[in-house]
Amino acid sequence: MVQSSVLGFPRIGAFRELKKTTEAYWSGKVGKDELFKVGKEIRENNWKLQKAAGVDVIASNDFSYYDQVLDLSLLFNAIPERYTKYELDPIDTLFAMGRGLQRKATDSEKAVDVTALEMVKWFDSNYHYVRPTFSHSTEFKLNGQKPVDEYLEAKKLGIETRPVVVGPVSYLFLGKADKDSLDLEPISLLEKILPVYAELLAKLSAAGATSVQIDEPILVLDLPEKVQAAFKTAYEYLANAKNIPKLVVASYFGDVRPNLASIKGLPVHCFHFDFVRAPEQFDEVVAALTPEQVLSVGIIDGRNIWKADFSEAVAFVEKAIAALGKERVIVATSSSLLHTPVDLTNEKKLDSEIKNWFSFATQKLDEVVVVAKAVSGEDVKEALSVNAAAIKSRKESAITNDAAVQKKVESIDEKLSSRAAAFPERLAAQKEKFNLPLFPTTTIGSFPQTKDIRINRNKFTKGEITAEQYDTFIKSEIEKVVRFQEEIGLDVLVHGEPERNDMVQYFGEQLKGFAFTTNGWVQSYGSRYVRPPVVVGDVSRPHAMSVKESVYAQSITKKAMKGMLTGPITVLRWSFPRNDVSQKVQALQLGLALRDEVNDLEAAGVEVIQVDEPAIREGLPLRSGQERSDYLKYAAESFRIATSGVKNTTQIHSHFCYSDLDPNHIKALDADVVSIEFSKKDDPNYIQEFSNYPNHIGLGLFDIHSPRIPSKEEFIARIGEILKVYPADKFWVNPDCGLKTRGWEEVRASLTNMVEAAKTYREKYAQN
Ligand code: MET
Ligand SMILES: [Zn+2]
Repeated sequence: MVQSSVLGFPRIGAFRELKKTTEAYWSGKVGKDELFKVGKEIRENNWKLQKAAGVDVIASNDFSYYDQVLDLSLLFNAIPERYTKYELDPIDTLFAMGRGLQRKATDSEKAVDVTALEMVKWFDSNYHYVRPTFSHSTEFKLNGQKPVDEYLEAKKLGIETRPVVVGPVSYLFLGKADKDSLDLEPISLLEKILPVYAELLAKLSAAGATSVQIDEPILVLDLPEKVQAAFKTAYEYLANAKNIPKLVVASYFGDVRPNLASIKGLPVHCFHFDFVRAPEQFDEVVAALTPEQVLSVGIIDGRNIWKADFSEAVAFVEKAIAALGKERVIVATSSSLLHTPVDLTNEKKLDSEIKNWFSFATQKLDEVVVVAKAVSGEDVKEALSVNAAAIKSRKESAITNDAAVQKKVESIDEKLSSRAAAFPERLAAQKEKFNLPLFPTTTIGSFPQTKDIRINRNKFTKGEITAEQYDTFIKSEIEKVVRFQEEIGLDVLVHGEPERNDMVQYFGEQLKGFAFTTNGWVQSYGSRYVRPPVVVGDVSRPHAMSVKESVYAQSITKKAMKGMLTGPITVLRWSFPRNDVSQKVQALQLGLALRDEVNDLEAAGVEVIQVDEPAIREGLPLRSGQERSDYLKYAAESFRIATSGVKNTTQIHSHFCYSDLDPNHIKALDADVVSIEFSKKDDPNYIQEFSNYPNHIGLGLFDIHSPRIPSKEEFIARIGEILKVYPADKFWVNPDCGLKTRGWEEVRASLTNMVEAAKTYREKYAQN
């Protein structure tokens, strides 16, 4: 019998139970007992669910109250001194590292004030992990035994599990040196950390675990030589350690071939690779296995919500069996199912035709099991034929196929993606038209999404107020925002985006080709979950999406008003994309749909238009090479398709955030003005890189994630710093990102100081 295996299951609960309890714990409404009780319930439910589905290899230690990488930092005692000094309970230390902690002193507790560790994207997913942060004083040791406890917890239920931990090479490589130890190279800590891994593995073995899944996802990245060499050191050490379980080294989200030489022949029992993402690596990885090694074939997609095509999956696994024999093959999910929503059966509003194409984490359990049974020769005819019908229905559906859109994509040519004139000529035309001062001030789009706004939106969705009433409300919000901006003297205004629930969902809901879930939550970080829309078919724009609000906003002011749209790559990246059509084609379709919107805005008199692309960096393929350059090309092309149909006098803006942006990646977008998140970037070399950027840039001047209000003097100092390397005549003044999560008080104070600082520089430069 070929075994089935699941690399990890979502830990948020089917109805976001973990979020509710964790946030209640943070606000002091429930205690640790309640938090731990809910955590335990979720873990037990997940194991029982998998057991009932017939999964053979079930993961434990895939649960986390915040982040699995952060759990390891706590477990291995990689805790910077600024957190240990408060002597908090382990769970509170964990949360303090994950999200910072500010607490006044009470009779029983000391005051605490500590910021969070850095949080970064987990490979190319929208999950964020907390970066391990090491210093010369880091002393690894086992600090608790979470993986052992959770293994035993499952065992008590009669469920045998395979504990999972991030492996030593990935754990170190994904970390960084702390401020006080900048010369420290994390990978140099390998020898120090290996004994602690060995100790943990021995404990797991003593508890009864026969095998352990060690994740080494960095195998899909471009790795420095030192890091490549670390695999041999690490796994030979662990294999020689006493009393350790069998090791299953797992990698996912890409192709491991460029690093294959570093893992070939390692003394481990099994390798897991992702054949959904990179089926082309099959022959080479099979050839690299030793005669005893087992291959875990990741064939059920852990990153998307589409039903697997059983006939294809079965054929693929059979190929592996033909090469290795049944005993050496495991059928598995491509990665942990953490990146998929929990259970499709909770979707009550989804169109039944579309619902029949989807598979969430719970459904994927059955998929792994069916494929394993099919290749073992068990009778699963019924399941295979039901699946074949669903796959066929999707392929042939009128929802997925729109001949007119497909034809439009085919006829895209150079002309459709270039502006009428080059930037210098446009700049001259726009100067004359808008007559903006030096250091023009603007914001990124959203203003505070107040409780009042959410209440009214809810009432409207529920039908408690009419469309007309809601419209009047939105107009009054827009007017408030416009008057405010005029009052404090901003130059290019925005309407504030009060009508938008979310910058992707709002457009997705109006475009043809999208579907929405009501409960399809996926963890993004900590207690923040997102509910990505799904691209189900060819995308087009049946009607204008943002024109009404922007036109109204422009009609009540003489100043320039920015129309505000979300760009093709961002809509695509923050949705579940189709897997039957390339992402390039989906991006181009979105570009075409947005082009209609941009042109309509211009025709209606909105002559500054911003198309946001904050996700452009995260979409970048993990490795350099052809795939990356292709991506950058179509990302730019789809943006230009959206924005190049306008007159030279119309000013196109774009915006980027949440990333270390490389200016070279955005040149080809040819936007007239871009604004980027920048307030935490201190490296003068990095600023310098932007001064070579040909068009105009607003380098974000304050952090919108923090309630802190920078003073006018701070703004002046920061602008002065940047002006040392960045030319004044290209300099726009703006915050890092939209202001929707902030309160009005802070927004008023921060923006006022920002505008005053810009005026100071204007006067200074006028005198010169
Ligand atoms: C994550 S980027 C956000 C851009 C959007 N226009 C806003 O201001 O909220
Ligand atoms: Zn932003």
